[in-house]
Amino acid sequence: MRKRVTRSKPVVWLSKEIPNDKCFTTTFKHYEKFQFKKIVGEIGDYILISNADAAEPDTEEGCDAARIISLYEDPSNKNDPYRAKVQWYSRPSDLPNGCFNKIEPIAFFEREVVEDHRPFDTDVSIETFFKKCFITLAHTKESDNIIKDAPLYHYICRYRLIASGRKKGNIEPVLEDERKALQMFSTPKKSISTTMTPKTPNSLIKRMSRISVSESKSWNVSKNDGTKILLKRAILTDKNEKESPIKLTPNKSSKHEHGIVKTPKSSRKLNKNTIEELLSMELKENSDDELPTLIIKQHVPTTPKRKSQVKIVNETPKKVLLFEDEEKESIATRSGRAGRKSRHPVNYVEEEISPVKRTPRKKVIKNDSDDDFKPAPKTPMTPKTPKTPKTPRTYVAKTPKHSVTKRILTSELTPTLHSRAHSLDNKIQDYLNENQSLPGRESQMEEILSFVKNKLLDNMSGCMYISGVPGTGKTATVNSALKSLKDEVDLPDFQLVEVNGMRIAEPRQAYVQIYKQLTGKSVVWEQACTLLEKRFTTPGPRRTPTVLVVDELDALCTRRQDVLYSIMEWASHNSALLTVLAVANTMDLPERALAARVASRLGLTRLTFPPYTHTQLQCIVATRLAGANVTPDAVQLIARKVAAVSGDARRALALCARALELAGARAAGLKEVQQALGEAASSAAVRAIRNCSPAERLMLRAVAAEVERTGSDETTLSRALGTAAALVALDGRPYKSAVSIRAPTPSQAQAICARLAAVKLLLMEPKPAEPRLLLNVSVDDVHYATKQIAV
Ligand SMILES: Nc1ncnc2c1ncn2[C@@H]1O[C@H](COP(=O)(O)OP(=O)(O)OP(=O)(O)O)[C@@H](O)[C@H]1O
Repeated sequence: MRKRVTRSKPVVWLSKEIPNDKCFTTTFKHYEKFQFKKIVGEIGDYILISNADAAEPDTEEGCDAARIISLYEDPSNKNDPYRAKVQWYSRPSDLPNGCFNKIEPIAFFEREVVEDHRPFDTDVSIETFFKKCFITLAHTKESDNIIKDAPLYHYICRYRLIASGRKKGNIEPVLEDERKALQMFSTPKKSISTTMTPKTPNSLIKRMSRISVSESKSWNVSKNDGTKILLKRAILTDKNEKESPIKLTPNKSSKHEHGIVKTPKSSRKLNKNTIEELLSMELKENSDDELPTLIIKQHVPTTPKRKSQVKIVNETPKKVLLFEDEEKESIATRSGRAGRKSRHPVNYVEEEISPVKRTPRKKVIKNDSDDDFKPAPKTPMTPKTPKTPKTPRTYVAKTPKHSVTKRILTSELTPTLHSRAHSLDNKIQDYLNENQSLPGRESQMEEILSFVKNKLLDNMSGCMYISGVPGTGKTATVNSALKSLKDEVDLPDFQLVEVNGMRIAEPRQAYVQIYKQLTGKSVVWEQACTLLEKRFTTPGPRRTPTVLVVDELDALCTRRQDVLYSIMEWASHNSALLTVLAVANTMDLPERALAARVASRLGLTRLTFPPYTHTQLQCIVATRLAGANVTPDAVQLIARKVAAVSGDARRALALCARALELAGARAAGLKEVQQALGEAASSAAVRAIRNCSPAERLMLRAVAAEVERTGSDETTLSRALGTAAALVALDGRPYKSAVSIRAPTPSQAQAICARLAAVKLLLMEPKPAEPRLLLNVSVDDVHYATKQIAV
């Protein structure tokens, strides 16, 4: 007889089920205590929870801290029945930058967490628990002694983040008494007299020092007005300042030269005599129901004039503590925040973030609203501008498009207009009007914006396939859309990942790059692929949405379709929170690469960028080169010429820049534009093409059309032949040389290509079965030479 194997339960409940009347639900069984592996925990415990998206989820680094709010079993959830509701705590580096906008910089401790009230999923599987941890809730002014000798997995928490809006939130003290104290001090500005001395907690002590109270005297302070904690804070801060002036004050400040704090005149007397005395004041905590009592045990000497009673004005909602001799002045008119500022000047913070400091103990977050678009420290973004990537085979990234072939011939042909267009990019930059819109791309911009926005707002995933011939503004529009999305306050934060197919040596390096940008970790492609697969196919409660831009997608699809498939497949899982913007030159790439059936299952949203018309090009040149001295008829000529060939804005701008270069100090007019066009048309490549026979030109056009269609420099003889036949059919009449030609036969085509390879216009890899062809000049040069653009 076969033995039935019973799997032992991964989680064991160590307490009785909590009766239903207490937990308000009948479907779930609630408990107080559990055991999972070696972890024995209960409600209220702090726990480290493995983050499925982290590089190493089973390490302290790869976990997020949380407090257990409830524990329950959901029998209907067959895969993961043991659940917990938690309150999340985040590392300061994981907080949105916007939450620091309204407050002074905070010097966070290395082992500090922030109670996070953003709308994360708070329902987690107990099986994702990694270890128990400890979190000490502390006052914001608490010194680091509290965690100096803290054991492993021990954190301090001084702040909490209350979400306001999607991206922003407010940071405030985590302890209620401190929040109340601060509230009390944030009296509306109108009550502040301009001539009044700032009433910081510091000044509060000074004032207190002037009060003479007999030893036996005590008086009550409303428990809710926070005065008690305020005094405690103020005293503690002064004590800290006195004890470690160097640590809390900037060296740069003239006031604090040599690390010595010069006491302001008004408080000199206080510092000399009274800090210790004040410290002996005891704040006596009463029972919860009673009001706290402030007892000043020691007599503090003051002038007789000041000898007065302190009066507690118990007004609601704003409670102020008034002195009899200064009734008009409220000592609580300055918020506690102002007090903090004086003790944590910005310079101090700047010192802390100095890169020289190798192992900073405190992480400092500055309030800089512009940081929103800066890369998160753990996940650096790949810049869009050409930059040497860190992959070992960097040569691909350094060379422009069509690089494989260009490298061979650079000594033999003068630069083509295409390559010049790239080299002129820098020159264009000189004339660029940076803050312009993208004329002619308004609708495409709108579509990209609304696509990404909807995905982010609906917590969904999706892929938009963006195609169009080179220079039609795809990259520029996507970049501009992303920038404006990053600036939108009402959108959830997202992590931007960028991969450019032309800048990676091998398609599978895309996995490595994506993973590196998401986690900051470099792993081999196989591992990156597995980890990404796991990340994007399993839900993660604290997942930040990802927007992945894959530019020059064509280059990823030349040989391996698995990368394209994986990326698009991940984006079909809504729990992945992954929005892909795939940018390519070829319209039907997904169908060709993945088979129509698969492509349609992936449900891509498509967006096409048509070539620019001459009016659009005119507008683009006019706006981008607004400050440049080009006559309107010159701009018009360029626009018309380029629109007739390719509708490529890059080329139009490059021609303009060249005309400006030729004009020198004068305005660039028709003459210079003619000359620039002439140069373009008379490049060595163009001349060489013009010297070809009609049949050779046809084959070149066919190869160029294939290159344009696929985005790859490489094609096969049979594909080129097919395209040549299509071109002949399209032309529908004798070829331009007046010699009627038909599409060549395969053997003729091979001979033609061999001739073209001999003059280095093509490169041919003579494989017996299927010769491979590489275009060794730019597509534009083929257009220019074969379309016989008049100059
Ligand atoms: N509508 C426009 N307004 C202003 N400048 C534009 C516009 N469209 C394109 N450009 C400029 O033309 C150049 C090429 O644009 P971009 O790189 O976006 O084209 P692309 O379609 O992505 O080309 P490729 O397919 O070669 O990557 C850039 O300098 C870009 O700023």
